[in-house]
Amino acid sequence: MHSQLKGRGLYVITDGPRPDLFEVVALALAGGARLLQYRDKTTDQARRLTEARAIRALCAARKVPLIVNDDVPLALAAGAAGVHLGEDDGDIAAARAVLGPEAIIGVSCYDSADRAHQLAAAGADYLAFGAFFPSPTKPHARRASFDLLRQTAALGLPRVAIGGITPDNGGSLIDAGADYLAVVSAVFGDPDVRGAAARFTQLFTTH
Ligand SMILES: Cc1ncc(COP(=O)(O)OP(=O)(O)O)c(N)n1
Ligand SMILES: Cc1ncsc1CCOP(=O)(O)O
Ligand SMILES: [Mg+2]
Repeated sequence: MHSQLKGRGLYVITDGPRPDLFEVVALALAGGARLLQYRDKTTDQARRLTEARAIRALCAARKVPLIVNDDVPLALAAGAAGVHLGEDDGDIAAARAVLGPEAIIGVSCYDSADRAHQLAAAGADYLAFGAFFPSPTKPHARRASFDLLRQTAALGLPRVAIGGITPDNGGSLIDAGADYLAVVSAVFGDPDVRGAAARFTQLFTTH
């Protein structure tokens, strides 16, 4: 188990370019987020690097690992703790060769226990499953069943649930075995970002 992934908690994922990005990231961290992913699907590399570096500093002040979505060179250049890789984002060995043995490499397993087994054997540091509920951010995301969390417990890696998670439905995923709840819209789409993050954080004390 990666030393920075031994806990449980809220994993917030940014929602693309926005003028108040740094403010909302700071509020999500103040609300107790335990992992933060910089996810920006644009191609403006200069802005992406500037933002990822600034967010890394915000995360460092709270001792929260920064994960960069999709982009291994950006993770390296920004000094991030790691990278998140989906099925189109390259393989774990290539990312590990660039980022080193201490990097957190998280992977999407979607709705597949087989993929989880394969990627655990290939050296993933966490396994993400979902979408568990209809996702406003990714409406066409594949759907996963709660059973998948129960089936993958024996792999011994942190399991992340994603997709349409809210403070109302998140507890059921924790009960099914999720270590982290990965959330975009229910935190960054809420007018009270800090309060929303705090409600998710509270779930981990009651479940
Ligand atoms: C924690 C977490 N889980 C899943 C994803 C989705 O990754 P991917 O399938 O590569 O899709 P994009 O996010 O790149 O659109 C994620 N980013 N984070
Ligand atoms: C990146 C991603 N992959 C599956 S669902 C999703 C988006 C999750 O966003 P939201 O929390 O708004 O449903
Ligand atoms: Mg991806």
